[in-house]
Amino acid sequence: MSLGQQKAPKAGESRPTQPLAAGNGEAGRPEGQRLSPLALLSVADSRVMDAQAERLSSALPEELMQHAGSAGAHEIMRHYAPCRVLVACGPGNNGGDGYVLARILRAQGWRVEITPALPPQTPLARAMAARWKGAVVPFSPQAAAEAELVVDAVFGAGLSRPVSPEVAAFFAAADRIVALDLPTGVNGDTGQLMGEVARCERTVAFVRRRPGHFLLPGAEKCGFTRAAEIGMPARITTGFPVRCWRNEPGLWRLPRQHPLDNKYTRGVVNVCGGTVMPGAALLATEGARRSGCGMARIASDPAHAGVFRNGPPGIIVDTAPLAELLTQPHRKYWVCGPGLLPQEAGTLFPVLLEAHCCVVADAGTLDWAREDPQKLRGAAVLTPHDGEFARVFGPVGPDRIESARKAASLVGSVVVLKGYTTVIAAPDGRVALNVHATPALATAGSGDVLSGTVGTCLAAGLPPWEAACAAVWLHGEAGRRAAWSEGGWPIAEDIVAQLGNARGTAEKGTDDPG
Ligand SMILES: NC(=O)C1=CN([C@@H]2O[C@H](COP(=O)(O)OP(=O)(O)OC[C@H]3O[C@@H](n4cnc5c(N)ncnc54)[C@H](O)[C@@H]3O)[C@@H](O)[C@H]2O)[C@@H](O)CC1
Ligand SMILES: Nc1ncnc2c1ncn2[C@@H]1O[C@H](COP(=O)(O)OP(=O)(O)O)[C@@H](O)[C@H]1O
Ligand SMILES: [K+]
Repeated sequence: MSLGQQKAPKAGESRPTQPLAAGNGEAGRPEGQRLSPLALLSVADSRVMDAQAERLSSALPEELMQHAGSAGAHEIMRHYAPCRVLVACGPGNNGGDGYVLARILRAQGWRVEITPALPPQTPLARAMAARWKGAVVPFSPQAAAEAELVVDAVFGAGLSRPVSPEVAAFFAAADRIVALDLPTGVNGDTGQLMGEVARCERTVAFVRRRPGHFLLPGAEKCGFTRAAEIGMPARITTGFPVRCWRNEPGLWRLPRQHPLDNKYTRGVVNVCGGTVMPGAALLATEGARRSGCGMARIASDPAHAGVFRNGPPGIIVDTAPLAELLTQPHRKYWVCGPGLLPQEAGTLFPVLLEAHCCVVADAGTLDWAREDPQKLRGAAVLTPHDGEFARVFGPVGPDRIESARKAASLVGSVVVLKGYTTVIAAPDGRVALNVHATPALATAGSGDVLSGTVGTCLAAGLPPWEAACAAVWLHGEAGRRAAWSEGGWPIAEDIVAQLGNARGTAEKGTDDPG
């Protein structure tokens, strides 16, 4: 990029970032924006879209079902050699999709049978069932066991109660299953299992995927998931008020390097150093530096500063009293919590808030706010794992998204609920789900690295939700790279070492089309 193309930052101020986008710019301002490939549709979202489609044209719902069934059939033709297929159909429109799929596969010369788990009930499912001219076999585990491939078109978005033992036994007997919309029994919004659920090889979602495809335990039942376009009109999808996205680089954009950058324009991250676990603060500081801030500093009391001074040479250690430090420039962004005792956090954190700093609250600060979440009000980002979340807000419920959303709205901060699927919730209800990670991240100090990375993304000028999303993705990418280079077993320092590569990868964007 030439210098003329981008306004240079003034020394001492962060370069303004591109307007941030939840998938092509729709976060918080959905009007007129096309539906992001990263959008995740709740069951309620699909119902609204379906109702709008029906209002638009009475022929449209049937067209959508034709496309959905066709998408399922093509997914099977793409990934399986012709074989004996048994399509299990439920009473609703998920079943309707199944009848369409069966008809298309049969027309292609495949050997296809239908087995109705329940008779078709919706008008569309009835109409599609009436067009089926092939074999119908009784719904039994034996039929499932004899098929080479079973298609699960029993329940999708309309699942409203636990699946019966008969339905569970049917799928348990199947060898290979491809599901339409959702594996029967997986709740599309929460990923919770409603009854026994079999593991599918593939799941074809319609329009966009659902939160339940990414949340455990349902995520493990879905196999490979893909969203198929089914011709939902742009008049409906454009500006559709989605509130949940998959966390990938299209959701946010970190600033690129600029010829006029200096270390201050890149952002300065300050970390509170404690007295008993200095390693945690050092890891947070290193996480901040390696993820691309211009400078990272540790604030320590003079008696304990030695251990920080003996740390990596690029870290600056400050020993002045916090109140005095806060009068100096470049003291806006803070990570407060890694390695802090609750009482230490209790003396530092309120001072940072009083000075209107932008604070990432983790570890010791979360422990200090045990059973009193309002103590955290004013923090930009909270980064609890499930245990810390439970101590502050009460146990994480079966609806992980709802738990994080409520907590975020309660304290007015972005909540990063860490785990296999990290939920990043904004106080305004926006939620991103991150599965761009690896269980290899479950190693001591990994969370400290993340909090430092959040500090960098904030100091780079990203708003808190986008900063948290970006940091969680960078941390996940670094964890994957570290796992690869360490035989699957990295330690926190290995994650730190990969953050620069992760940031470079984020700049290139994701190759995951959704
Ligand atoms: N916009 C979209 O996403 C589109 C969705 N389509 C399909 O439509 C489906 C949704 O259709 P429906 O709303 O009819 O829902 P479903 O087909 O998932 O099933 C709902 C029916 O099953 C019954 N039911 C729910 N749980 C049960 C249980 N545990 N035991 C026994 N009966 C149970 C309900 O009472 C209702 O009769 C989607 O999953 C998808 O496959 C497609 O047809 C095309 C468009
Ligand atoms: N099973 C898992 N799959 C993916 N990521 C995980 C898994 N377990 C933990 N992580 C990630 O590892 C990090 C651990 O953070 P935390 O528990 O706070 O560690 P620490 O306190 O030791 O620094 C979080 O980012 C979390 O999302
Ligand atoms: K299904």
